[in-house]
Amino acid sequence: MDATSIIKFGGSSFLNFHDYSKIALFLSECVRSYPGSKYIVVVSAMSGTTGRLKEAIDSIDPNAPKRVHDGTLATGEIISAHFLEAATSRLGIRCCSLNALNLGLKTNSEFGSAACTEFDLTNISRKLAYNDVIVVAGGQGVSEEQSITMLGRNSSDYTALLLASAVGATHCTIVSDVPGVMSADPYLLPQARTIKSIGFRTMAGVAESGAKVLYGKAVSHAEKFGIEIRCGRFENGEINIYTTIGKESPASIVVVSKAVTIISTESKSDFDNAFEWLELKNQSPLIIDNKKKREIAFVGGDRSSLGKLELLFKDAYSITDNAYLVSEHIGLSVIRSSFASHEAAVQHASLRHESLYPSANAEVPEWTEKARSEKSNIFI
Ligand SMILES: Nc1ncnc2c1ncn2[C@@H]1O[C@H](COP(=O)(O)OP(=O)(O)O)[C@@H](O)[C@H]1O
Ligand SMILES: N[C@@H](CC(=O)OP(=O)(O)O)C(=O)O
Repeated sequence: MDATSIIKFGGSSFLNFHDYSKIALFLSECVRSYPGSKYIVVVSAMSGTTGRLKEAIDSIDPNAPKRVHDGTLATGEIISAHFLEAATSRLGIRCCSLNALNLGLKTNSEFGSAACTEFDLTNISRKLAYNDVIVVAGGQGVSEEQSITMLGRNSSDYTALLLASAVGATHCTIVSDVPGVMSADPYLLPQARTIKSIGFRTMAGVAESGAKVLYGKAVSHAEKFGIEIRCGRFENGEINIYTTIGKESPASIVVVSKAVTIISTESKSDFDNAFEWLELKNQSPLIIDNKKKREIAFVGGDRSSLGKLELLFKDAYSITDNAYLVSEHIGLSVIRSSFASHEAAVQHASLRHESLYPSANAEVPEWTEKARSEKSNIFI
């Protein structure tokens, strides 16, 4: 396959329908400026949509099968991909969109966090021969039984990296609403600074701690295939790159994660069992440094996969839901602390950040609350 650019636009890029037209204009300019260039553009659902879809299905049946959940959530990205296809085609660019059903991304049946088993490029290669832009609905695949599966929440980055390795791309561009990977979430700590370059390992750790800016498995996949990740923001009709993820280079980042489940256990063997169980379930267990107890944190995954664990080892564990976790990454080393309230976690994170990046006399930019699309209510 010819050299093809892979670009992923997160849900934060789509707050209004007009945003599809802006990105389509950018793509049309790329195609016209570089004749013969091809673009695979992965999109997420409009910001806020996936959460609304989840609320909707939960309100219809809180015990709906995971297969039904995945089929419901995937529609957010499917619609988004069609919107961008429409906006791009309208500008006279040869464009089509693909989703779980025709993309060729085959997965196992672990709904909610499915693993890719094979990427069949037959259809995408055929479409690339006739189109200059292919828009792909992120975060989804299809199981052997032809059911739609989701790779995980916020996993569109992973789709982009899976595509990048499948087509042999050397780099992959991830577009979000922040100036790259920063020393902390700027919406929580406005004094956060952009990190210009960071290594795969450090970044994978930061993402696994719950920093939403990138999906952990996407970073590990990039490392495995040596694909450089370029993190940028769409500004004034073009993508400005702020952070490059590749070779290891020292960086310090403070991560605050909410909705964390903490599993506490007394014995080493119970601890090892729980750890193994979570890994087997394709989740990312995190060890908390606590001299008194052995604790594992579980961030942003599918809480229901813990149900069986609770049944199996119910006497061995105490489980706390909705905790907060602060992870301080200094290069490859990480220190984690858990908190009961958001305020306490942010205060701790702020102190840790200050010790890493003293902000005296530094100008602190303003970060208002993160925007969600008002249009996400059209879906339900
Ligand atoms: N270290 C960090 N650097 C930058 N952004 C971060 C960091 N930690 C968390 N974030 C959050 O990640 C968000 C980007 O991820 P997300 O909301 O999923 O955007 P997208 O929809 O573009 O994928 C930022 O808006 C910011 O709130
Ligand atoms: N919108 C989906 C998938 C996704 O990847 O979102 P984003 O790229 O906006 O983080 C979710 O919330 O799970």
